[in-house]
This record gives sequence, C-alpha cells and structure tokens, in this order.
Amino acid sequence: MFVLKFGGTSVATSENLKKVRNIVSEQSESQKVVVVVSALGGITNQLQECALLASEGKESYKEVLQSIEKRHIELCNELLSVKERNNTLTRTKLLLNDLEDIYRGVFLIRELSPRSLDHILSYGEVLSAAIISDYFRSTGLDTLLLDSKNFIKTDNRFGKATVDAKTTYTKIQKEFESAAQISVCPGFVASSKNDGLITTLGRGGSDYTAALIAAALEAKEIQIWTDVSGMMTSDPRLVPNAHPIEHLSYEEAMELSHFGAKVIYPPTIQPVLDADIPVHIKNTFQSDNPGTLISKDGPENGQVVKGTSCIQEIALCTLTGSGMIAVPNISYRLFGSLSRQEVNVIMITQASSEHSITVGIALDDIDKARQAISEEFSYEIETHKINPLEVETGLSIIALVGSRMKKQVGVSAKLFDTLSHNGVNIRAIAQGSTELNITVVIDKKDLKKSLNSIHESFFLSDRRKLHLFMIGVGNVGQVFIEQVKAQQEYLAKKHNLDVYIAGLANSRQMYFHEEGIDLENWQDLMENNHQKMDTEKFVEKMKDLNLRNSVCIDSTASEDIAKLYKDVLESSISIVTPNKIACSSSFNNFKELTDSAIKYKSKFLYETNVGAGLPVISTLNDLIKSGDEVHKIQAVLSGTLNFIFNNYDGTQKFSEVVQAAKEAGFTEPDPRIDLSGVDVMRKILILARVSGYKLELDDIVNNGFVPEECMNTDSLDEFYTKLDEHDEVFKEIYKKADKQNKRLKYVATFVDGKSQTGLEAFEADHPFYNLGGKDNIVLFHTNRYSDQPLVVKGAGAGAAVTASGIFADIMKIASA
Ligand SMILES: NC(=O)C1=CN([C@@H]2O[C@H](COP(=O)(O)OP(=O)(O)OC[C@H]3O[C@@H](n4cnc5c(N)ncnc54)[C@H](O)[C@@H]3O)[C@@H](O)[C@H]2O)C=CC1
Ligand SMILES: N[C@@H](CC=O)C(=O)O
Repeated sequence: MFVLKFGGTSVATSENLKKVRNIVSEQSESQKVVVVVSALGGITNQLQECALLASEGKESYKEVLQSIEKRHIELCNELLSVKERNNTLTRTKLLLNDLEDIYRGVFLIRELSPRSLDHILSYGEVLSAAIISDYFRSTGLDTLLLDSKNFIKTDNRFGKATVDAKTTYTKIQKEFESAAQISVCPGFVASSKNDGLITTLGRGGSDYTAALIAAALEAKEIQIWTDVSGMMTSDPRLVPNAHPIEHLSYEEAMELSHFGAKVIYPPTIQPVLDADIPVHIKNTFQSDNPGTLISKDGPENGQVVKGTSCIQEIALCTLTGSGMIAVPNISYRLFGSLSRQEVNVIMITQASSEHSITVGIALDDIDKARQAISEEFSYEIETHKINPLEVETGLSIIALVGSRMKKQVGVSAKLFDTLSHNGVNIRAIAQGSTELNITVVIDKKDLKKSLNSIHESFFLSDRRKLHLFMIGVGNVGQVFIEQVKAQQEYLAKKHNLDVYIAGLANSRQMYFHEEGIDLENWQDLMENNHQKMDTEKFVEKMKDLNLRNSVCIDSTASEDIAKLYKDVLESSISIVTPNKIACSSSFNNFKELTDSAIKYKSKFLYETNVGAGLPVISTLNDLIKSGDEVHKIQAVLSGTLNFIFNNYDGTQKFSEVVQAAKEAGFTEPDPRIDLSGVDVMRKILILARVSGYKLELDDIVNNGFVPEECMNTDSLDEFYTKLDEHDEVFKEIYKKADKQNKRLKYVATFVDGKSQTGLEAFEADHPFYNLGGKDNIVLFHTNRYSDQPLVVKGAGAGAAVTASGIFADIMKIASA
C-alpha cells in the first residue's frame, strides 16, 4: 500500500484535480492507495478569517462565507457532469449549510473558542475529501470516502491536539481491513478519544494524517505531492540556481526543514520515520520529475553539502559576564527561564571560556526572552556579575546541511572563505558534534549574496556569477565590453562562469542593471537612462546592490575615480584597473590599497598599468613571491613614444605622428602625459614598487625631450600648435641619431633603488634597436637572471590588448 498526500495547491482547482486524478489512477494500478487531501488552497485561511469576523460581530463574514460556498459549488460543477453531480452538490450544500449555522452561532454569541474554531476549520478538508472522492468515482476509479475523524483519536487540546497513537493505529487497521483500491480521507481532522469532539492536528496536519495511516498500515511508501519538485538545495526565491535534491536521509531532511525549507514538517511525519517508511516528495504539476526521496540511509556518495536553508530574520540574545565562568547552573537557568516562557531556541553558541552564551530566537519572542532572562538573573545583573542581556536584530541564519560533512575536512573553511571573500561578517557560528549542520548568523542585508555565493561554492554544477561595474567606456572600455559580449557564451560553457556587467559609467552618465546590462544595446540604455554620473553615488550603488563576486573596473584616467579605491576595496569589491594614477600616487596610498585588499579579501589587480596586456606585473610578482630579488630593470614602456619614433623620419610634422598615435588609441586621453615622459615614469615607479622598493614619483629623474613651452599649454590644440612651432627641435633629434645609424627609444631604468627615464639612441646590436610598432620591452636583472635578463616583450599599447589584459585580471578573480 502507498499513502499519497495532496496539499492545498494540488487540490485548489478542477484543472489541478485532473492531474491529481491521473497520478492516483496510475499509482493505484499496482497497489491499493490511500489518498489524504488538504482543504482547497486558501480555504483554511478563509474559514479562519470568516470565523474571526463573525466573532467580532462583523456582517462581512457572510461575504467570505459566500466565496467559500461559491468555490466548492463551482468545483462540483466543473468536475462532475450534470447527471453525476446531484448527490455531490446535495452533500456539499448540506455541509455548507451546517457551516453557515455554526458561523451564525459565533456571530450571535460573539465567541470563538479553540474548540469551535477546530470544528469550523475541519470543514475545509471534509468538503474537499467528499468532492474529490465523488470525482474519482465518477471517472471510473474504485474509490471509497473515509472519515479520518473516526480513526484519528486525540486528546482535547483544541488547535493542536495530541494523537493517541495506540488507539489510532488500532482503529486505522480496523477501518482499512476491507479498503477499496482507493481510499480518500480528509487530512488535518481528528476527534477526541473520550467524547468524540472534533479536533485538528495543527501545522502540517495533513502530512501527519498521512504519516499515521502509513505507519499503522506499514505502507511501502508515503508520497507528499506538492507544488515544488522536492526539497531544494536552497530557497529558490533567493537563489535562482537552487535545484531539487534527489535523495536525503531523514536526518538531513529534518535539518533542512528546521531552518526554513518548508516542504515537509518533520514532527508530523515522525511516525513514518520511526517505521522506516520512505517519504517521496513529488510535484503534482511535473509528475515525471524524480522529486526527493527521503529514507533512512541517504545515498553513500554524492554531494557533501546537500543543501542550505535559512531563516530570514532572527534575534541573537547574548548573556556575558565574569560571574558566569565555572558556575555550573547558568545554562540550566538560562534555558529553563526561556522554556517557561515557551521561547523556542533556534541556535546556541558558547565559547569554552564560558564568559558568554548566545542564543538565536524568533523576533516575536524577543520581549518574552528579555523579560525571562532579566528576571532569572536579576541578582547577578544588579551585583554586576552578569551584564544586562544584549539583544541584536537585523540578522539572518544560514545552515549548511549534509551527513557526509563529517567525513570531509575543509567544509567550514570553504564556507568561511566564501563568505569572507564577499565581505560577509559572521556574527555567530554553531556546529553540532554530529557535523550534520553548520550554522552561521550574518547580517540580514548579506543574506541573498551569502546564500548565492555558498551555493556556487558547494554545488559544482552551478555557474559562478561575476558582477562587473565599469567606470570609463572610452577607447579601452568599449573594446572590453565587446570582448565580454563575444566571450559570454564561451565562458558559460567552458568555465561555468556567467560574466555580467551590472553597472556602467562615463564622465556624464551612469546606468545599472542588477541582472546584467544588455550588451547589444548598452549605449542607448546609458544615454536614455538620464542618471547623471556621481562618483560617490556609483560606489554607494555598488555597495547597496551587494552582489556576490563584484568587481569594479576603472577604465578612466581620472584621479577622482582612483581616490575611491580604498572605499571600494574595503567593501570587499575587487578592483581591476588600467588607470595608473592610484599605483603611482604616494607610496603610502599604494601600500594602503594593497593592504586593504588583503584585509578585506578583495583583489586589487592592475596588470595593464604596465605594458598593457603584457604579463609584466604578474611575471615580476612571481619572481618576488618565489624569493628572487630585482636589481635592475631596463625597459621601453611607452607604446606611444615607440610608435612615434618608429614612424617619424623628419619628413613629416612631428605633431602629425603624435596625432596618428592618438587616433590609433595608443596615447593617454591626454597625450602630453605620454610626450612628457610622465606615463613612463609612472610605469617604472610601479615596477620598482612591485619589486619591493619604496620609491616616489619625485625620486625619478626624467630627461624629457619636448620643450617646456609645448607642455605648458592649456589645450590639446594649443599643444599641437606649439609642437609645430618647435618642429625643428624634433627634426634635429631625429637627424642626429639617424646619422649615427641609431634608433631613438624612450627608456626607463631602475638600478638598485634609483630610477631615471629619457630618450636614448641605440645601435643595431642593442635589444631595443629592433623594437617595432608600439611594442614594449622589459628586461629584469635579478639574482636568478644574472647572466641574461628575463625579457617580456610585445605590444604595449592599444585598446584591444589592454582590454584583454583587463579580461585576464578578471579571470584571475573568477578562478581565485
Ligand atoms: N590606450 C591604451 O593603450 C592603454 C590605456 N591604459 C589606460 O586605460 C585608461 C583608459 O584609457 P582610454 O580608454 O584610452 O581613455 P578614453 O579617454 O578613451 O576613455 C576614458 C573614459 O573614462 C571616462 N571618464 C573620465 N573621467 C571620468 C570620471 N570622473 N567618471 C566617470 N568616467 C570618467 C570618460 O568619459 C571615458 O569614457 C587610462 O587610464 C589609460 O592610461 C592602460 C594601458 C594601455
Ligand atoms: N599611453 C600608454 C598606454 C599604455 O599604458 C602608452 O603609450 O604606452
């Protein structure tokens, strides 16, 4: 025999009931089945509302009653043909008439006792079971309606009666001795053993009815048919990647249910757990879906963490004080006082120092808990042995559940690591010695981010989501967006990674979309959004969205944006930047930023600061981290200047070649930064700092070649004009080198703590001589590379290579 329980949504409409009928028909082909039904979805609430209105003397109860009546009559009409529906309608109307009389009584005497409420609420299941059994019979199923009140026997605690299991089991066995192929019974309802008064089984009552019947009849399986495809790995309203769990042990299911996964209510299915009857949770609306099987022994292998569940809002009550240390009865008194006030304790933590005990409770219980504990410890509080109770709210609780956690090291480490990388502070931790559950308490605002990042960490099938916020959509920024667009599908397929751009800004506007900006259309979206760029608001918005794996990309050359880095990093949002301003600002600021990134577990990556997409900084980092020491760096670090001196031969105007470099996208937004040598100074400074030297920009000697008068200009047009006025200077420089068969390169050197930059002419045998196009070259002379330097060489400027360098930094964050 199988026992099938259908919840309120499954029996809510005639359409749903047709699905229920097909399931029952299929299951009853090979064995007898007992079908336990809930009231039609929403009816129990209406019955209760109607009762309250009547008890308050409000005539409006009649409207609610009418709608209850209408629902049931319409259901009869929809399910049964005209010929077949007479008896059903008559019985339904009789029941509804009784109900009307009871409500009138409540209305007249303005009294609603728990006993009358139980009586009223029982009509929901009684009505649905009667209609459903008639419907099954009318469609050719061998069906008998049984009244659970006759065999589920309880005490007289109305509202949540206690079942007398022995009497109930005996009565069930007797009742089902000659059961039809299909027996339909109302869930939730029962009657008192001594006087036969109607009682109800409280929350999860229909599950309980089904469990009692299954246990008494030693059923092969109990099936809970509901509107979801089993117990989920997390709450799907908060974690879109959540998916049904195939198989759970009873203990795992209970742990998950305790923390909010409301598919089953464990206390009510205790009878089947005791009798070791498997529980199968299935979706009425997707009956082919395997659902979740809950049995004594969960699967031997499979996921270590089966699922996460949460309670969205709890309070933490903490008792502290030196008067608690080594005093044996403190916990006894604390929990005793809470229990006397019927305060349910959700979690407990106590450090071995015994200086504090923290309990997690429901928000509704705060006042009761405060009073109970304050009274219990009033003497100790008055005498300052114990501090007044501290109550914190705005907190959520997350539990990681899985019986295989106890065989696995590193689960807590992974959990804490995941949360810390996303800047989530853990307020309290609890883990039972069974290691079935690890529980953390966090700030409520971090709940969604935490659940999603935990899910991504523990369920390998999940695609990891990366949320990018990009400031600066110019030359480099635009190409980067194109690259993301082109790579999105590949990254999803090959790297299980969803890269979204959640925010964009230029100097005028900003635009956000939490689910990811449509990259086909981003210019229009930005333009039409009319949200003025405000740097502080941009950062605030990133923080408010509080999305997991957030990365801010600064693709501007702005000092204002560079000033925001500290705040961003301290919010555990990583930074990827081609903008050199921050790394070449004061050494203290640079150090503060790298320290903040370490402290707040964010990443601060700036590979594209030197050599665009070339692996210059990562190579240097690898050398330093592995214990090498850098003594000397010789480099050509300006793509712009290399391009200019590779293309200038004195036959054209120097300014024309500068403008060609700008048009090709090699220069800084302001090419005077390149021409002055400042860009090269910044780069060698950054290399020196990464090598471990404490250097400032002012320490670098720059031997510029552009006359001061050109540099001291107010606009680019003026700059180009001045370059033209000094064209002879550039011709002379070129001719001099050319005469000696030398080529001009703007070189940066760093030797044992000292650095200089400037234009130099090289002969054909020098490695710099043949450096073509806009290439860069860096020679690292180190302890290990003493005979021959380590050389990094290649394109050192241009939007495409820079954008791909940014991308590479982002992939480092994704795989961290
Ligand atoms: N072009 C190249 O080859 C390389 C460039 N870089 C760096 O990349 C960065 C970007 O360069 P490009 O794209 O060529 O510059 P760009 O001038 O083409 O674009 C700059 C973008 O930043 C925006 N912007 C400027 N100030 C802003 C502010 N305060 N708030 C918001 N947005 C602001 C502008 O509106 C524009 O969208 C620069 O820092 C540059 O040094 C680094 C390596 C190579
Ligand atoms: N303007 C720079 C671009 C890269 O940093 C250069 O020309 O090298």
